[in-house]
Amino acid sequence: MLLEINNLYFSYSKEKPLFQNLNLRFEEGKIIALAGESGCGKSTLLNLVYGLLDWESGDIIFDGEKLMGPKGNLVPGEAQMKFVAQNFDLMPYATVAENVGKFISNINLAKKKETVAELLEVVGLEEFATVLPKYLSGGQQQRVAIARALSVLPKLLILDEPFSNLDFPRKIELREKLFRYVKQNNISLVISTHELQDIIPWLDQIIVLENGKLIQNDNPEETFRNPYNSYVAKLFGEVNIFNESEIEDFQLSKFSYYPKEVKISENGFEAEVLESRFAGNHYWNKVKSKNKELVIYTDKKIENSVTISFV
Ligand SMILES: Nc1ncnc2c1ncn2[C@@H]1O[C@H](COP(=O)(O)OP(=O)(O)OP(=O)(O)O)[C@@H](O)[C@H]1O
Repeated sequence: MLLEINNLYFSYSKEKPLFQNLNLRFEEGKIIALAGESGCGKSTLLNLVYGLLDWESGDIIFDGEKLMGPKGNLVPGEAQMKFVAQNFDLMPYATVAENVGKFISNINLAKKKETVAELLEVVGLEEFATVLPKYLSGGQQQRVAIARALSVLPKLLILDEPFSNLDFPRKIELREKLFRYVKQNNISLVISTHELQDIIPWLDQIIVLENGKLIQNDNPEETFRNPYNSYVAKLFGEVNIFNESEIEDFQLSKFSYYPKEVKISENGFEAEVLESRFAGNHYWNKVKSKNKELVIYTDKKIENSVTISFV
């Protein structure tokens, strides 16, 4: 086991503890998402693991060794781990390439140059090698910090919301290159996020926190198909949530249906079409059936009334 968190107790204030008896396991070589809405404790947990915050009780065991937190380290942070937080801590008077090469030994300069070039390619910043960080956008600076963290091939890489400052095409590009790189180099990766949709294909495990509590810890397919509650279901994007009487009305087998899981069919429930809008890959529709408004996606525009069923 790469990382074990046992009975962890942590609070910022006495009245309201954030983590009480938190238990978690991270296997080696996996890509793990730490998910949950803003304020649920993701950044705090990452800071605790990396050794930037002291906890009250419990153990954090990394690669078989009990961690001591800030009091155990002269230099902040654990060796063998790298953490890219939401502030990137770049050297302002050094170029992008120098920043990326900061932790790489100068003994073999040709090899260093090659590694820096490879890492700049992974994060899509080849053209910015000679630029100073102040001329980069927030998202670009964050990618420099990610490349620098990768350069030491840490056992565990921790990324706090790495895609939050990126536009969609950049996110898609970085996602694929980064995840491929960490898998190829057997780096374990923990990445915090408040939405899972765009990274699901690459994840081995999803850990969901709600108000500091661990509420689900499964593989992506299980989490998607059987979310523990509506909070988990919503992390995957737009979703229709049903209360108990609605579940009975529609004779449903679960409480949440994604828009793609509600289909237009020959037999089923009558539904009035309230809106039908072009949304790129599909039409986004709002329909009403048995007094319940539902969002469904269809290939074609729909109007008037339709018959729907749940799959
Ligand atoms: N330095 C601090 N002092 C007191 N309370 C804090 C501090 N940092 C965070 N908190 C509180 O702890 C809780 C967890 O915050 P945290 O930043 O870990 O959440 P998060 O899930 O990472 O959120 P986000 O996605 O917005 O970064 C929140 O209620 C927050 O207000």
